[in-house]
Amino acid sequence: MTTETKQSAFTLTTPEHGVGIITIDVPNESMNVLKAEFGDQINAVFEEVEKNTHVHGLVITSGKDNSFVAGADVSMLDACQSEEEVRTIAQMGQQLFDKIENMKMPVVAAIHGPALGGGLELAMACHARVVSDDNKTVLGLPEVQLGLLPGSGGTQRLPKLVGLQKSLDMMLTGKQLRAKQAVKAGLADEMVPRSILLETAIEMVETLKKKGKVSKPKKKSAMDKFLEDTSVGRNIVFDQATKKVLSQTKGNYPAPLRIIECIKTGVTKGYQKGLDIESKRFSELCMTPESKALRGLFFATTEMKKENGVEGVEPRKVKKAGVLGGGLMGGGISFVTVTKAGVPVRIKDIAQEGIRNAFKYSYDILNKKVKRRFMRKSEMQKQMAMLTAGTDFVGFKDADIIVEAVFEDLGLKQRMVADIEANCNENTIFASNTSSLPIRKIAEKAARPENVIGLHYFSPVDKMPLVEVIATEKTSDETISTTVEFARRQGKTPIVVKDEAGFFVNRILGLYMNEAANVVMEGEPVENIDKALVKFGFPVGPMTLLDEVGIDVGSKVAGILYDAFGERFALPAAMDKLTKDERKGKKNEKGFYVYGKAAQPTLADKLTFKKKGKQVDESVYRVLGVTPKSKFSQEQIAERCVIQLLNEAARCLDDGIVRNPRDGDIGMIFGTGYPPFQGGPFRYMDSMGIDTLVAKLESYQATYGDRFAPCDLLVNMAKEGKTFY
Ligand SMILES: C[C@H](O)CC(=O)SCCNC(=O)CCNC(=O)[C@H](O)C(C)(C)COP(=O)(O)OP(=O)(O)OC[C@H]1O[C@@H](n2cnc3c(N)ncnc32)[C@H](O)[C@@H]1OP(=O)(O)O
Repeated sequence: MTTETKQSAFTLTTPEHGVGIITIDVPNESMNVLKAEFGDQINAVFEEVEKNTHVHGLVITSGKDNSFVAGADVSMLDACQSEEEVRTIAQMGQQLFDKIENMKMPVVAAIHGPALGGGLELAMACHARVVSDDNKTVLGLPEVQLGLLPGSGGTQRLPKLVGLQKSLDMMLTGKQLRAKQAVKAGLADEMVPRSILLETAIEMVETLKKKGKVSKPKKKSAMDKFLEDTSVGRNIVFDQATKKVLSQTKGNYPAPLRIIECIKTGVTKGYQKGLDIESKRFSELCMTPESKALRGLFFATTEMKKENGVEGVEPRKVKKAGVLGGGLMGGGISFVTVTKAGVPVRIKDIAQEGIRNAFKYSYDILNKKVKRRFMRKSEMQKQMAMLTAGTDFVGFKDADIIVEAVFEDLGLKQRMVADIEANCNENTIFASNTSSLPIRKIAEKAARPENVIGLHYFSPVDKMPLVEVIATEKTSDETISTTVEFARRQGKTPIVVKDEAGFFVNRILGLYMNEAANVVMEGEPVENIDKALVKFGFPVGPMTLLDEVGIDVGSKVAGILYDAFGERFALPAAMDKLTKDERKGKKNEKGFYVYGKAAQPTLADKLTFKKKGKQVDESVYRVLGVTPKSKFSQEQIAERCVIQLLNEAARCLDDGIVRNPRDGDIGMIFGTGYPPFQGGPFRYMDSMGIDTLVAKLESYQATYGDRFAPCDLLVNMAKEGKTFY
């Protein structure tokens, strides 16, 4: 006889075959998450199991369709007021998972959907794991992305299952493994179709009962044996990991070093000492401003997934898209439309070469995946078949949205609008990927301006998560919500911004880059400026970024911003000399840095194992007419450039360019790599104190002039003691 005991989030079923099934289904949550209040419930379930002499094994599974367990409830952690409170929660998890591991009967986790953070820690405490082969199934410890570490035994159990090196990689990056990768790594024992997940888990319990194990331990290479099973080897691994963390984080993120410390303690001093330090460091990290900011990012992005740009307006379903222009941007937009959104794309370019480029963009990325065995060849062929192209408008009639990625020329773009109106249907949306032209100008001659919108991607399109959606006064609400939904299906995070020069991201980035140029003009060496801003937390410095984007493109955008907003956007006059010198940056191997042959290591470098780092092209100083001489500290350089960015971000909010501080923070982090540990420019201004910021701006204004004058919003906020959040 099957009996059932329900304890809110946990249901115990005890079928006749004697393998009890604990189903987790947290009420009122769309995904399973672990909460402190479940402690008593789960203990009661285990007591029930122990009392039931009929039960000789257990399967833990989820009652949700879309998740195993997505981890500890981040909101619960966020609400904690003290380290003690957090530590109690972590220790509760540690004790519960120890209890599972120490059960006399075999316990198997049957995993379908994400098993992340505390969810994977729970699964790792079981004696075996079976995973569904579904795309939704992912396993990982992403706590580092929240500025935390796995706090309920994860730092101790993962290395035992997947080895020291792999576990460090997973915990330090937050990387998630798909089902197949999890089996390969030794994190899961078997992968099966979802339809037989539970059945397989029950069989595993029986196998464990008979044989004590379900899969053979992974074989290690001789090198891995040395690196993982000897203390000398392990020290090398820990030293390398520490060096890598320090060079990547520049000391801005406290969690990764704590993760290494916890693993090392477990390995050298034993499991219990490892758990002690794990719960201690977890609780300390939870109270840091870095973790608070990163948790803020999690809440913001989760919230944004539900918004579609205009409240209450349903988006139309996009079934087919068109892309105009097969260049780098057009190729990238086609790629994400086909591979992420699953929407077929018709590309139009005036030349066969453009078409070839667009196909090559998708082919190269997909082919790499096939070569690395992340994708089957048949899947690649299926996705490539969704891309078709031509030099005319054949196949455009039934497209729901057209994204234009042609040359930045107003006349040309206006002609494109007319062509689309003539060759598509009356509902087809015309989305322009311009980075600088006002959308209202592009829509000026449109017969159906309600269908015209801006959809600004960032390069490289397949990697950068942000898009700016730019509505004009005439754009219809349905066009906005359909475009937002389309971008989200492409895997992007869209923010809706106002139609002004530079929109949001490029406008504030422009002012920041201008200031970096001003610092160069005072003779500060190029590499010092880049190093200062990388230390501040940006992925690359402004001079490197300018070389990447193209100095010519940067100057063009600077001109547009100057025309729109006046003097504070004036670029130092000498920058013109770079354009006259045909210095365009990386694309023509002539910029602030050395590229091409000259950047390659010489034979002498190779013979002496000398690494050739990035080198400044010294001739740039001669062109600019300056003598390089370091006179500022890293902090001074970073503050001077960033303070301009902050002031302009506040001005954009005041002008309604972004709808709220949250969108502004997400825009800068996802669009430019603005340091995530600060939570974005608006959160950073709050943590600095608006009055402090205003005082700093006034002091810069006194030294460098009115481009630093604090904007009205900041001045008023400082007076009223207000914050953005
Ligand atoms: C002690 C431990 O070591 C500490 C921890 O476990 S810390 C937590 C570690 N876990 C994580 O970081 C995972 C966070 N979650 C995610 O990355 C993503 O939500 C996901 C990959 C699981 C799913 O993504 P996706 O399918 O796009 O769904 P998404 O919209 O993000 O989430 C669905 C719902 O689950 C909620 N959710 C998911 N994980 C959550 C978590 N760990 N805490 C609280 N809520 C969570 C979301 O808030 C959202 O709620 P809503 O429907 O009420 O808005």
